Amino acid sequence: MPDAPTTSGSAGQATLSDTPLVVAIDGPSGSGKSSTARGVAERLGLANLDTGAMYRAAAWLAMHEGLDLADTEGVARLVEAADLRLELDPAHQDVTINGHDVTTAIREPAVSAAVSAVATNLDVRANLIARQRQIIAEAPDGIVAEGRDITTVVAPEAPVRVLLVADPAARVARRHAELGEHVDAEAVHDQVVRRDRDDSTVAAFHDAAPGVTVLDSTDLTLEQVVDAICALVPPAFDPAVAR
Ligand SMILES: Nc1ncnc2c1ncn2[C@@H]1O[C@H](COP(=O)(O)OP(=O)(O)OP(=O)(O)O)[C@@H](O)[C@H]1O
Ligand SMILES: Nc1ccn([C@H]2C[C@H](O)[C@@H](COP(=O)(O)O)O2)c(=O)n1
Repeated sequence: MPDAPTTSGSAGQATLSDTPLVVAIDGPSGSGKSSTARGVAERLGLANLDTGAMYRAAAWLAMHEGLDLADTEGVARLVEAADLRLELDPAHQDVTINGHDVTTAIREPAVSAAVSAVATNLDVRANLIARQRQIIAEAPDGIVAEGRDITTVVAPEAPVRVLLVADPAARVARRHAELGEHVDAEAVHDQVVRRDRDDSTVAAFHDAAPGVTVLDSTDLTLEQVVDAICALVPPAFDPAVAR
């Protein structure tokens, strides 16, 4: 975790921070975190960490190895030993685990349906949170990290912290449009509403922690959401402003 930003320069003059910018985005399923984080990272030239992809890769590996996901100790041991690699370029978000390229496989419905069982495993969470903190601390040019507990647990000191929300009906409709109208409503409901219910037992992403900006994307375009988050960046981190 980078230290709090420090600035130097004569009084009254904004100068650049000595520490890289961290933008933390949390929110429920379908609120637009991944799309928004990618857009902000591209706009500001930052790396992009999709922490949900880490939980998905962990779930994929446990299923691939034939583990019972209810075997919390066995799953945690597997994840702790796993070689998990993520590309942080917002345009290339490839994910490999133990040498398997799982970039596409982790988006399959079977993984979406099972991932909460792994994300609610507290030993798995402890391991992945430590990895996430290390990735953020080592991002030389700053990073946008999104998930469910980035603003509260992984990077509570981030200079920009946003809870991205949207009406449940909008979130379900977005997910349905993404998956295709051939997917039945029950499966979409499971991916959004049931998953949020399970995931919220271990991460608080329905209410904003103190200091976290709530942004409702229900009636905003993706570009408007990206604009709103970029506007929260303190001048000391914005090369165009800090001179
Ligand atoms: N502001 C927006 N307006 C309309 N559609 C949006 C907006 N933001 C995102 N979307 C669309 O909604 C869908 C869900 O977005 P996205 O995957 O970014 O959400 P998410 O919060 O990361 O979800 P999850 O946590 O389940 O992965 C995508 O199809 C995306 O293109
Ligand atoms: N920081 C995080 C990120 C994700 N999760 C859980 C929530 C989901 O069930 C799963 C996959 O996330 P998605 O790709 O849908 O955003 O991982 C979490 O608990 N904490």
